Amino acid sequence: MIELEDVSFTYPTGSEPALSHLSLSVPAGQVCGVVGANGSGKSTLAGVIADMAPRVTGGELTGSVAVAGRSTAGTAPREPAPPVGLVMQNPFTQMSGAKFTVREELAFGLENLGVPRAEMVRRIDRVVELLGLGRLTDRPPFELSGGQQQMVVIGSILVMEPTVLVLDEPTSQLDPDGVALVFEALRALEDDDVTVVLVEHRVEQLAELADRVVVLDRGRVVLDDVPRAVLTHPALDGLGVARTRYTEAAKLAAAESLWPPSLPLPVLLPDAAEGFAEVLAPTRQELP
Ligand SMILES: Nc1ncnc2c1ncn2[C@@H]1O[C@H](COP(=O)(O)OP(=O)(O)OP(=O)(O)O)[C@@H](O)[C@H]1O
Repeated sequence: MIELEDVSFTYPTGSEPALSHLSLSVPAGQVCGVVGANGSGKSTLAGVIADMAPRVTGGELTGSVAVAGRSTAGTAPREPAPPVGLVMQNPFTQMSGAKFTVREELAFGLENLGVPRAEMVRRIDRVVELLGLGRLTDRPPFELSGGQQQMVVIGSILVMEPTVLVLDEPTSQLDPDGVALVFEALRALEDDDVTVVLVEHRVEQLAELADRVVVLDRGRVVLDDVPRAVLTHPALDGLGVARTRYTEAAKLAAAESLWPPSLPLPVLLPDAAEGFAEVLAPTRQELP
């Protein structure tokens, strides 16, 4: 579904490549998280997959990019853009500003494409149901919270029925309630066929959601595995990627020989609880 092979990309004003000999293959339906330090190339990777770089940004791309059935090599411009949706940080900038209700906002892109009315209604109803937007459909989009707006942006992209959805730090400008709403929406996509690439520094939520996590460093993929393997990897410390609270707690415990050596480090609460329960079991028996 997404096949990047030996991709290097340099911005028009860049002296160094933002992506360097990067290869990445994401099968259909997978949720692939992308993490890495500032400037490691996450947004650039999102832009290449979403056909923004170099088509919109300019710059030089080498290697081959195949996304959602369309492929390119080199810098040749392509028409039309592939069916890839891109969700960015700030929902405010992605809404049309021209519509009075959420339902109208969801219809905006479809109207522009001249999608027949019955088909439009079918797609909007499906996405409203999928994302649980029912309560919001008659509300004015700009009166919603940031998290609700981001859900509407995700919805307005999903009604276009993309095969690939790229999200570049979609929660970075949201409060905790907004973050929860967006992750709820993304969880709803797990049963959908859409392939998701999610640039996200919230590792705990990523660990719960993603099938796989890729770590970038200076434009290269340096780690690529299931979330638990990546987020407990010893090399993570030097790559500007946070660990979850549970991994941090278990690492501290392990340093004091208080984590069962037979258990891998945890990433989420259930695994952490299991490990600490094992450590505490003898103590419990000693209690009166
Ligand atoms: N429009 C641009 N023009 C020139 N250089 C750019 C441009 N955008 C990004 N870069 C450079 O490309 C490299 C990768 O940047 P990118 O934004 O992809 O990293 P990132 O991992 O998304 O960083 P952050 O977490 O800070 O958003 C950096 O060195 C950055 O300075």
